[in-house]
Amino acid sequence: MWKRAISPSTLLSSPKSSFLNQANGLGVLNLFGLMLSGGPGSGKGTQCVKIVETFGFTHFSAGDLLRREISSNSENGAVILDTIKEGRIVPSEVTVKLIQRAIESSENYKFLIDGFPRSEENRIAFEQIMGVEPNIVLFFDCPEEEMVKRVLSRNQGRVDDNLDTIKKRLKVFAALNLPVINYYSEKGKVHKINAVGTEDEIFEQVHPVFAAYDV
Ligand SMILES: Nc1ncnc2c1ncn2[C@@H]1O[C@H](COP(=O)(O)OP(=O)(O)OP(=O)(O)O)[C@@H](O)[C@H]1O
Ligand SMILES: O=c1ccn([C@@H]2O[C@H](COP(=O)(O)O)[C@@H](O)[C@H]2O)c(=O)[nH]1
Ligand SMILES: [Mg+2]
Repeated sequence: MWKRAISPSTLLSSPKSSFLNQANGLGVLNLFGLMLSGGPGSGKGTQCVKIVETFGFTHFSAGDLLRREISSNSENGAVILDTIKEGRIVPSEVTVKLIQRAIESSENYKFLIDGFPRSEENRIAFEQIMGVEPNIVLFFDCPEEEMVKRVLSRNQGRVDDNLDTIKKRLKVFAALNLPVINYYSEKGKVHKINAVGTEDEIFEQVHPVFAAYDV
């Protein structure tokens, strides 16, 4: 279970008090975390918009947090930019710190973590630093040629939306990300989504996963 210490004033005013851990009386809020995984262009971000609208989750895209670091000229910005251009994975401590900060500054108790963890090393670092693991993992299963087609027509000005980088990202995904899916599958946490179809058809598969949890 994800928990976060909160101040007594938040406790009193929080509409989320039904999620308080009454047992220790210390003001600990139970959080609900869901991770979305899938190759580049498999449609994670697109489905997150629908999940947020329908179920009131707060969405954190690890890629967006990293891109924000680049545009804010942070000390890690140049390294992050190079890494993204090359389709490689940013050091775990950098990404975990950004996710941690985002979660801790949010008032919500239910989160979508989109595009993370990318590797077993990411996963282990997250679980060690945060002391939690996801309640659910959604895996967007999409054929490579469909992912390439979508990324090349995304048109959002991303530095990694080019054929050369996509090829590298697909290799990294197969080598490093799939082991994470396997790890969570063995723990019974993975819901596999067939990511081919219209956005609404895909959401029809996603919807019942959330409806099954009382969050
Ligand atoms: N079901 C779909 N059918 C066709 N195109 C889609 C579908 N879902 C999303 N797209 C389009 O594909 C592109 C990639 O989608 P999206 O950005 O959601 O993928 P992603 O998994 O978040 O990718 P990345 O890991 O690169 O951030 C976008 O242009 C989006 O509009
Ligand atoms: O946890 C993460 C997430 C992302 N990256 C880097 O960013 C790009 C783009 O990520 P998207 O999720 O597709 O927006 C990705 O290829 C990595 O280079 C990362 O290192 N770690
Ligand atoms: Mg995305």
